Amino acid sequence: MAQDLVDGLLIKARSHLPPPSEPLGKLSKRDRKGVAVIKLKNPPVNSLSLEVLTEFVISLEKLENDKTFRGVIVTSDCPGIFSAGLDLTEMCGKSQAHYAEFWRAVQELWLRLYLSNLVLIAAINGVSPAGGCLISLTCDYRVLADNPKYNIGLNETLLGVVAPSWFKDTLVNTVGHRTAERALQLGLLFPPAEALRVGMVDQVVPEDQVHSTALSVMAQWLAVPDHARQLTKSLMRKPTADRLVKQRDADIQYFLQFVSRDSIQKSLRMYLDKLRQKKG
Ligand SMILES: CCCC/C=C/CC(=O)SCCNC(=O)CCNC(=O)[C@H](O)C(C)(C)COP(=O)(O)OP(=O)(O)OC[C@H]1O[C@@H](n2cnc3c(N)ncnc32)[C@H](O)[C@@H]1OP(=O)(O)O
Repeated sequence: MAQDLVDGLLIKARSHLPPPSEPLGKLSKRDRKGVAVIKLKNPPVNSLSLEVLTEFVISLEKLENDKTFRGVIVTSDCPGIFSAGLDLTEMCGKSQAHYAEFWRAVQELWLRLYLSNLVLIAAINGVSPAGGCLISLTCDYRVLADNPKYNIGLNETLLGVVAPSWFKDTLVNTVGHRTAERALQLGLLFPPAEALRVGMVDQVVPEDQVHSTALSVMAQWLAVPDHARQLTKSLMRKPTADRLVKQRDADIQYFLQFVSRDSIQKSLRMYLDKLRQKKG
């Protein structure tokens, strides 16, 4: 039976056994062995708080160290929302020490995901702005549910903030320079067909097939010998990751200065207020 690696916390990682209702397609039991599922679970919108970021890193570390796992499907437990991105309340009205701790956790998660030896497949079953999009971009393959509400992209400029250079690098490495430049400047959130067209996701499938498709894709990636695939992944990604590793502290200092500016605090507060007022 499924084994909880993180018990009762915000993120559930478990050895994968799909529920009987899901079609297994061509997957044999052996294909499914060694595949974990990390389900983001921080209702209502799966915002990436310091706690979620920390739990995510711990879950990944456990999976990396447990040699029975070779692949992870990253998905959401919140209906219609993959992740609302970084928790804006962590970046508003807090102390410098808090900002520093938060940003280090964001960096740590990105580095862990981006350089993971595991095969990471994003099963994107909801809207995915900013940090939510970033998480999916760190994966090796993205499957997005075909729902016009499920926009995906790095929309930071629309909040009046700037996506850090390593967010930008991750996007450039996925969609190319020109598409990334336009998407970043305009803060574009792409609906599924557009996201597929520009290469932000690899596949768009009916909502009820996201998980089974992710499993089929996983089987294909796991058919490649680990050592060759892992070294190739490192070849492709390490230069990008190294740019952050070499200047992590400077990147934190830059974030502290940036986020502490009155103008940025004002922009973030206004954006949060807008979100809150939407309901009223
Ligand atoms: C300073 C440099 C840093 C640069 C890097 C930034 C990267 C980021 O990730 S910034 C975050 C960007 N995220 C967004 O722009 C998404 C904002 N959220 C939404 O667009 C919507 O909430 C949604 C489409 C994800 C979901 O819409 P839905 O109608 O279902 O829910 P809401 O009523 O809007 O939200 C419910 C609840 O959650 C609060 N909330 C939403 N997103 C965030 C967030 N990212 N951080 C913190 N809180 C968030 C929202 O205010 C509502 O709160 P209340 O229930 O208290 O009103």
